[in-house]
Amino acid sequence: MSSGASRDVLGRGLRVLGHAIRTEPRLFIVGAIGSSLFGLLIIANSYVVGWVIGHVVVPSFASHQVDAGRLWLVAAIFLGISGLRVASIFGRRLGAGFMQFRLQARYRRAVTGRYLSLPPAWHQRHATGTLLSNANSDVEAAWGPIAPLPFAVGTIVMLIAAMISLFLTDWVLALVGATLFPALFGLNLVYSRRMSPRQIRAQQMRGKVSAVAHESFDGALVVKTMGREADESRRFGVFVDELRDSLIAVGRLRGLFDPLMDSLPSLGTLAVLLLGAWRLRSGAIGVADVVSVAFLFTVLAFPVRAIGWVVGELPRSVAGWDRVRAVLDAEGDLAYGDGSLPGAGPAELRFDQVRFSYGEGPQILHDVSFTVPSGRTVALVGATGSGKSTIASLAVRLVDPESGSIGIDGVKLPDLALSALAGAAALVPQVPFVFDDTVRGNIALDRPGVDDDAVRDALALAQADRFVAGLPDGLDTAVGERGTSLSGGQRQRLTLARALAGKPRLLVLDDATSAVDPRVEAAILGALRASDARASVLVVAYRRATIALADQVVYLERGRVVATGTHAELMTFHAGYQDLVTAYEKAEHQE
Ligand SMILES: Nc1ncnc2c1ncn2[C@@H]1O[C@H](COP(=O)(O)OP(=O)(O)OP(=O)(O)O)[C@@H](O)[C@H]1O
Repeated sequence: MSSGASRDVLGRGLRVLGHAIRTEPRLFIVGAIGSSLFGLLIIANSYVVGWVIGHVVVPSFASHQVDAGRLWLVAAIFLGISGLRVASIFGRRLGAGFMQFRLQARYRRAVTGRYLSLPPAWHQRHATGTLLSNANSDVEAAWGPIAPLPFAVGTIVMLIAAMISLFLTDWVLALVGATLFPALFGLNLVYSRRMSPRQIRAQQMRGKVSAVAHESFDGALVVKTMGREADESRRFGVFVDELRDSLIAVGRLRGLFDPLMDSLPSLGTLAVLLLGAWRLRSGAIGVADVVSVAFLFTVLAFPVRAIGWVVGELPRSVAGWDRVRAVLDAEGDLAYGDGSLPGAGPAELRFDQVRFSYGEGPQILHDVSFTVPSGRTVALVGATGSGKSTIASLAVRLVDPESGSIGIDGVKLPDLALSALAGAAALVPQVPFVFDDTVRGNIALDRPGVDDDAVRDALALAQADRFVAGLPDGLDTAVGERGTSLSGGQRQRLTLARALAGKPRLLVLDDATSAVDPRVEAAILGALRASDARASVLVVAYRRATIALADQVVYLERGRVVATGTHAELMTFHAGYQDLVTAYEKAEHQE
């Protein structure tokens, strides 16, 4: 790394620390005052030790008598200093600890808050393991230097006070300090420059290991059934080895630096003893002065290390902070209006000349127009990849179209407030997601107004009431992580019940009942049509029986609406539709 780049890391690291101090000023002040007091007490202690040697111990040797009064005074002073040191360490640790953990909690909340508000397109570009690492180890890395920061600030105060006291004691001994202290700073800077690329690499590898581990766990079933355990272990092992090597590189440098940092003050002590003996002989200073300064240099080593800890952590902090900031500054949020949807009952959904592509990719939807009239069920039918799921995502505004408009009851989706949209429209996705909670918790999601009666009604509509009644604890049954204790069809019905419990006015089912028996699927759609709380339904359907239940069919080919009408009409007039639905039917019979 060039010296310019390392200066940049140092400057940026100091700016990150400045941000931390501005965020938690009171805790920083508590820690810094505690630490400064600690540093001043170290100096005071050195001078008391020198004074005791010079004015109590040496005279006692000379006179063969001990001045008991003075001894008691010395004991009282040492006790006082020790008491104050306990208080100062307490203040320093309290301030630093609270500051560090509060910052970590604040930024963990901020990062996960951003995850929830960023659009699906952003999530598709970022591996889940990386997101975990951003919210966890990157936040920890960013605030790593906070733990020793107040100590380092107090150490700087201590070094300034030490320089003043040294010059007041003797200018020759002060020169040793004037040489040693800048050398300690210089060593710290060299350390930071060398450490920077190693720390950044280690932090990147932590993120990589987390991402690969997450993918391995997620795909555990595939790995096992395909007999790829050894290959997957090898793939993971490569990253683990790289992380190990990068951490060893960090440790090796630290191992070299720590003894150097320890030895410099010892060399200072040696210089003080040699120069002090000469100054003592010439009568310029007394025994007390030499002992005080020598003792000061021996106790300096430990606090000065705090500066090294902060400086050494800065590169990792900058690397973590950059990754955290990348999440916090990510763009692409959908802007919401403040519109509401007046009225009640089933809502009308209208797509008007909608075009859409994913990022810079090819156009997926071409001038798609159709309407789901209020209270009606419309089936979206089309070959795989024709754009059905994309339309489902657009209908509940997970993404916005490139051009054209989508509206509910005449209000364009971007004009609606988030709460108005979430209250009116619900999507049940292809792949159901079940939280590690009870059946009740999964359906109610703590939404106001979703009481047990609403949960039971929703379960009945989703044809899930009977299987839930058969669970060991009914609504209180815990379903396990991702609903592992349930079958695929049961998970789908729970997810459907969750959507229904919010009494949506528009329900979008994206192949949401694929794992459910066809008769149960027909019963679900039948119940939805008969229910008092009827919603308009847009359903992505593959089964002939389901399609036939819809009031209308919108038939898609390669992102274009090529026909709309009833199932009977399309079967009569559209050869492509006829072929597709007949193929679905054949496949069903073969199952
Ligand atoms: N996140 C994405 N990024 C880029 N392209 C995508 C993304 N999601 C879908 N596509 C592409 O958009 C097209 C339409 O996909 P979509 O999932 O909407 O089709 P579908 O009709 O629902 O398919 P299926 O019946 O197989 O679920 C496909 O060509 C697909 O490759």
